[in-house]
Amino acid sequence: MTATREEFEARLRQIGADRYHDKHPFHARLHGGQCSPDEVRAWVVNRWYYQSRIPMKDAAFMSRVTDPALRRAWRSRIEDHDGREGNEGGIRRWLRLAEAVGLDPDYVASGEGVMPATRFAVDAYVRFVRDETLLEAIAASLTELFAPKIHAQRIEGLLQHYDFADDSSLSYFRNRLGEAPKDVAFGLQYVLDHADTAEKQDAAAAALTFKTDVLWSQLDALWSAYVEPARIPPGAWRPGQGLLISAEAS
Ligand SMILES: O=C(O)c1cc(C(=O)O)c2c(n1)C(=O)C(=O)c1cc(C(=O)O)[nH]c1-2
Repeated sequence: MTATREEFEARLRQIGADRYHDKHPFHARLHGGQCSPDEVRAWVVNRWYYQSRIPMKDAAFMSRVTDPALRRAWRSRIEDHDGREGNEGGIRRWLRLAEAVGLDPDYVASGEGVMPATRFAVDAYVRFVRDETLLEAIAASLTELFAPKIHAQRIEGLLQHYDFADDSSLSYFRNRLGEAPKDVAFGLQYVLDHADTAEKQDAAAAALTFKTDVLWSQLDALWSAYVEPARIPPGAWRPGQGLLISAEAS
């Protein structure tokens, strides 16, 4: 049976309450100040891959949209990450964080040290958005409903516990606090308007669940590779690699 709009929205929000990666133990460790400098670096190196692929998945999405109004509503997402006149963009801001934790931004941007599991998870999201229905692609982006809370927790936790944290190094997260709500308000409206049968509601809920898996599995991989007992996969970043000269000397 088709759920009402309110019931369906509650179902989507429950998926976040049950499965969003704010509950992952790696985030508790990061925000609580228990991560070693190398664990933070491993997170920055790997999460880079997610950041770098987000505008590519949004471009993949837009390439399928025939409605100019929908493309216009979507295109600011790409600019939020890639930048525009007067806005350096999220990718640059992420590399500022990389530098603040002692990593060479060129090394991070090369993607060389990214773990295979990170790549598999993120590439699966890009492929999903390219291949599934527009409704499912938009529903998958709705994890951003839950992101402002974790970004606020992260700003607070990192500022409290780590010397590298300041307004400049954390500007990525502070900017997302302003950017994500407008994106997700549009996305939620779209999904509530278009999931007008039980089948479409199930498909949208499954897409959001899939996306929570994409996020969770990246942190599982990070924990198993870098938190003691560390098990770093072949080819992935190792402590000591890709450092700024100044960090090597210290
Ligand atoms: O730090 C986080 O926990 C987090 C989560 C998510 C998310 O829920 O997918 C995004 C972001 N950050 C983010 O910064 C971002 O730009 C973003 C875009 C998207 C998306 O699916 O289009 N998710 C997220």
